[in-house]
Amino acid sequence: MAIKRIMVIGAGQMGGGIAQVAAQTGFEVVLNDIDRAFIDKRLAFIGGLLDKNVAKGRMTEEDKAATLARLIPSTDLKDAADVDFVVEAATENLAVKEKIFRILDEVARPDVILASNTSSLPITELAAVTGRPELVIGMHFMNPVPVMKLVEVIRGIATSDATYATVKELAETMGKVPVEVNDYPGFISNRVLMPMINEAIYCVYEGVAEPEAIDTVMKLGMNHPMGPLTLADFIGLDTCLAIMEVLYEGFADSKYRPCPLLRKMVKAGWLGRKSGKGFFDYSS
Ligand SMILES: CC(=O)CC(=O)SCCNC(=O)CCNC(=O)[C@H](O)C(C)(C)COP(=O)(O)OP(=O)(O)OC[C@H]1O[C@@H](n2cnc3c(N)ncnc32)[C@H](O)[C@@H]1OP(=O)(O)O
Ligand SMILES: NC(=O)C1=CN([C@@H]2O[C@H](COP(=O)(O)OP(=O)(O)OC[C@H]3O[C@@H](n4cnc5c(N)ncnc54)[C@H](O)[C@@H]3O)[C@@H](O)[C@H]2O)C=CC1
Repeated sequence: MAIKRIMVIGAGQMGGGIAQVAAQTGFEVVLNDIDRAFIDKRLAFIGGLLDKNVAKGRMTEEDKAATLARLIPSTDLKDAADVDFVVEAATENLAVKEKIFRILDEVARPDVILASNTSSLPITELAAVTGRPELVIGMHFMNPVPVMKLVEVIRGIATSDATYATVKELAETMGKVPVEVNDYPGFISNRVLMPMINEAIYCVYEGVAEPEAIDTVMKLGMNHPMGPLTLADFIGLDTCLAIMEVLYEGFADSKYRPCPLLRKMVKAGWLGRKSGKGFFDYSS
């Protein structure tokens, strides 16, 4: 079955990026969130990025208008009845995602693949709440989606070869490079990245150095494009904590314990760039 119409669930930074890239590569995109205001805000942000592409001569005004016209807002998961593929990018919370997958399983056509952009939650568990586990898979884009080439394609225990092949091809059509990964906590990307970020937070917690100094060491010393604390703010501290919890519980190993400072900041609502405050200040 040819994929023409894709539903993206969650119009946050990741869902917005996935929707933008899918629309730019010719797919019709139903962009779903719980509140129309979140979708409108994201569409305005996407419009701004496309304006920049036009100004830089990478895209014509016509292409921009056609891309925006392919983005269809939705606040009802029942709109999944009318799509060929779903990728869920809602908040990193197993209960939230399980609820969405149960509804999607009832509403979407029985042949439709249900993918999740989860950073770390078990694909196998999401698949198990549906009656189509062979059609459930991880499609993990990196942030910011329009810039980053990688997509981790995560096979749950029951994911079929045909589902894997379809998602690999879809990622390539969207201009990305897919990498095949089996379903274990944090997959590859966040199993390797997040303990480094957590360790940088421990360096702040233990007074080893100021956040600026820690980031400077990693940027100038290791050529990372962003220091780990700037990157944590960029990802979202709530998402970083959720990923550390999955690693900690999933491996039952104390080496993955989330730093208490990370917990404290999330409890305070200091979520990084998206809330205006994290390790650095973004209020101005
Ligand atoms: C948590 C997970 O599950 C997995 C993850 O995603 S982990 C996070 C992975 N991502 C990273 O590690 C990102 C590391 N940082 C970087 O690569 C770079 O700092 C960056 C690409 C984000 C910004 O690059 P920069 O050179 O410092 O800044 P800047 O020149 O402003 O931006 C470069 C380009 O990125 C684009 N960009 C930056 N932020 C963007 C955003 N939020 N959305 C879309 N595009 C964005 C800019 O528009 C710019 O595009 P053009 O070249 O077309 O103008
Ligand atoms: N932030 C990052 O760098 C990355 C995040 N991810 C994953 O992508 C997913 C989304 O993350 P972000 O976009 O960063 O979060 P975000 O906080 O920017 O956006 C999440 C969006 O999901 C919406 N949402 C929550 N419950 C919903 C529901 N029941 N139905 C529809 N929409 C719902 C929220 O209203 C919000 O707009 C998470 O699973 C996260 O782990 C994956 C790669 C990178």
